[in-house]
Amino acid sequence: MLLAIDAGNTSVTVGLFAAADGEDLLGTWRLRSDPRMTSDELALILNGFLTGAGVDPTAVTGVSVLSTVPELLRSLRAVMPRYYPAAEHVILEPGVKTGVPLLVDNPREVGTDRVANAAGAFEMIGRAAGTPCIVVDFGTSTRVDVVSAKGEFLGGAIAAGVGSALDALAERTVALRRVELVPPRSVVGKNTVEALQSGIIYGFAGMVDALVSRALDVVPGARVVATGGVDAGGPGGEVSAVAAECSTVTDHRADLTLQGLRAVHLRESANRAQRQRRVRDSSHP
Ligand SMILES: Nc1ncnc2c1ncn2[C@@H]1O[C@H](COP(=O)(O)OP(=O)(O)O)[C@@H](O)[C@H]1O
Ligand SMILES: CC(C)(COP(=O)(O)O)[C@@H](O)C(=O)NCCC(=O)O
Ligand SMILES: [K+]
Repeated sequence: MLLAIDAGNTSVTVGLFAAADGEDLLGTWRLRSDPRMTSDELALILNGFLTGAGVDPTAVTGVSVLSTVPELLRSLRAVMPRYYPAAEHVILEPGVKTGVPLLVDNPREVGTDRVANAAGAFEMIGRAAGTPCIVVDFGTSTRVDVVSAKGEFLGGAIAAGVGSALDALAERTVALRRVELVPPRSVVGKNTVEALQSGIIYGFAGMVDALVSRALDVVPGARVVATGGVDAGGPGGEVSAVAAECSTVTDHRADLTLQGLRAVHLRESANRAQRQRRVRDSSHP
């Protein structure tokens, strides 16, 4: 079994795959992202998820991790040898041969969640379809990233996140507060809550459609895959209220980042096996 961990700025999403070479997810969980969390606290929660699902943590044979929060990455790095000593560990960080060429000015600055999304989009959709992909990820920020038909990361756009925009409005105004992200009765809201729902949901959907249609000029015929955008629960196939209003989105894959982590693990463990064979062959000519 492969444990995939995506530690973002708002949540840590965890997925348990039956095997590294298949897309079957046995379970997904989310926890609040807190940079102060220690490795022991993280391990306690992770093992709680596993045992709650009837899985013995020693059955985990692989762990694949990314974090866009350095403190959490440090803690997760410590979790792996101590709590999953028998598993093969892969951390998605600069220098790892992910199989995703990063065709940008400075590959080291690209968020590893964006790299995992690119790997996930290529493995789940682009490779079989033979098309480029545009990934729309609704997280703390909203990202619109472009993957070529060959699986290369071409770059993208980073805009405000839905929650970040709501928080900013609630913080900077007296009358506005956070609202539930459900579509209002009409785009013409009849009260404060509906007016905010309209502005956020249709406004963000419009922004995403505008970014995607410009990106489609660069990669015509691309599939447009939406992911993220849930406040609670696991990435179990829900479609965010905003993604549902985007007319350019062709596919919804709640598990895109986790599938990308799985693909990177598969690739990296093959790379390691090959390196070991080379070392063996050269020491026994
Ligand atoms: N219905 C929704 N549609 C789009 N985005 C949403 C919705 N609900 C929540 N979000 C966004 O998703 C963010 C949480 O996503 P998450 O995957 O936890 O972020 P991260 O990967 O950055 O940790 C929230 O802060 C908010 O911006
Ligand atoms: C843009 C991000 C903060 C998005 O992370 P998230 O919204 O999922 O928390 C993350 O991808 C990141 O830290 N990127 C580094 C800058 C870059 O990708 O160019
Ligand atoms: K920052």
